[in-house]
Amino acid sequence: VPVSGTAAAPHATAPSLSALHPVVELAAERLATADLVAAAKWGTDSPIDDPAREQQVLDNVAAQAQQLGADPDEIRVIFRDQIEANKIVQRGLFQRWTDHPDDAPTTKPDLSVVRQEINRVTSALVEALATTTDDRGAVTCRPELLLAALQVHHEDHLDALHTRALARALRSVCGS
Ligand SMILES: O=C(O)C(=O)C[C@]1(C(=O)O)C=C[C@@H](O)C=C1
Repeated sequence: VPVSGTAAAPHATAPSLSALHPVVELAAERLATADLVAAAKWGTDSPIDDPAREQQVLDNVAAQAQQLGADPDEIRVIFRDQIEANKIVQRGLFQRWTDHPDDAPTTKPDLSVVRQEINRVTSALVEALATTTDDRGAVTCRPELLLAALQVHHEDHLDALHTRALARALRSVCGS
């Protein structure tokens, strides 16, 4: 039996991926931006909660969903979860950096640049959600989602904080 994966072809011997793998991968990618957002806000007056920006994100995803023929309300609900999950990571990091100041970031990314990255991942995630509408409505959605989450957890080496946030982010993917 070959040892699974090499640097050149990491997925050569990996099992086939769930249809929902791209959704989970992009949700994890969006959560990875929370580290940058937290670093941008740490030590500034910018609060973790920014209701105006949240409204903008939700309105944008609803409009994009409409264009793609997906249900805007369903996409909105899923993105409320993405935002909550993002805040779980930001709060967790603020707590960590308060408790262990040596772990606090020493460089401060520009929040507006980080938000451009968030917009890019957000848009890709809406597309992935729109193309998996049938999978997300199927009775197999929950086991497929769990499988994909286990794969992404493994591939991305997620820590406890990001794993907890990912579970929060995926809450409504199969409906509520
Ligand atoms: O853009 C920010 O300031 C973020 O913290 C990111 C984000 C999001 O997930 O899109 C999360 C929390 C804020 O309330 C607004 C938006």
